[in-house]
Amino acid sequence: MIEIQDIYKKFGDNEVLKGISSIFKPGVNNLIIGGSGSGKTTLLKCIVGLHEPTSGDVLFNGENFTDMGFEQRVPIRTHIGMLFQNSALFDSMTVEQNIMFPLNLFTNQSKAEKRDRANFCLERVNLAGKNKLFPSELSGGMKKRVGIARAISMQPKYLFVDEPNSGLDPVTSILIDDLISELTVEYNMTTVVVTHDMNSVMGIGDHIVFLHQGKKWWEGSNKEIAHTDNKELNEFVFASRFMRAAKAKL
Ligand SMILES: Nc1ncnc2c1ncn2[C@@H]1O[C@H](COP(=O)(O)OP(=O)(O)OP(=O)(O)O)[C@@H](O)[C@H]1O
Repeated sequence: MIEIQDIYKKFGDNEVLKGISSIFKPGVNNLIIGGSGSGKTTLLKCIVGLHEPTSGDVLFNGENFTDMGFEQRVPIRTHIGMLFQNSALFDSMTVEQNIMFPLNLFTNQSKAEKRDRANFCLERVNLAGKNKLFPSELSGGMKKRVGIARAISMQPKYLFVDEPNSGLDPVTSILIDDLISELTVEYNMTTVVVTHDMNSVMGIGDHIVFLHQGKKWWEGSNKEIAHTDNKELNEFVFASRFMRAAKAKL
């Protein structure tokens, strides 16, 4: 479980996050949504420690991550899997080498153990046998799946994903959402996903935090979203004619 308490983040005079609190539970899909520039990625980076919040606390299973120094954070970091935009694969490494990268860095496993784990993760994302390919030989959806395989290679307790559907067709997007959702349940991970994708919101949004002007404007589930009278949330989620028509039928 991750608890964020009253997170503020300023860049110079620009106060991007203005007192955000929430609880992200394990085994469910936690989504952060909001318009462009509302602070979603900044919040995700504050949670994982890529940005330091100006004030406020982030607790990983009750441990105050924000108060910790670099060394103290290492044990928690080894339980974090991340999939950021563009999959961030190393172009000069094969698929297998990419997946083994965190294992080389953080474990003392033998080469055979690491290869077994890479094979297991590749099978889990339906890419068995693609070990020797390079990222340049993969489609966008395959790169995301390799990114997910790498993110789960260390059996993380926490998974952070920024825009998993960017650049993907609608069918592949749903496959990626389903994969994230299945793995979240299977490993009982605390998963936090930043997304603009309304299919994801409606499809897997067990717990949704909607940011607006740097504040938590609304929080609830995909079932509740259809019936909310929150004006800004409605304008955001039901911006398209298709989504408005779909809502009318609910
Ligand atoms: N490293 C940084 N230095 C200065 N300003 C930043 C930095 N990172 C983000 N910002 C500012 O913070 C604000 C929120 O950016 P952020 O990327 O968190 O928004 P977002 O909701 O993820 O947007 P998008 O949906 O477009 O990706 C923007 O005004 C941005 O310019």
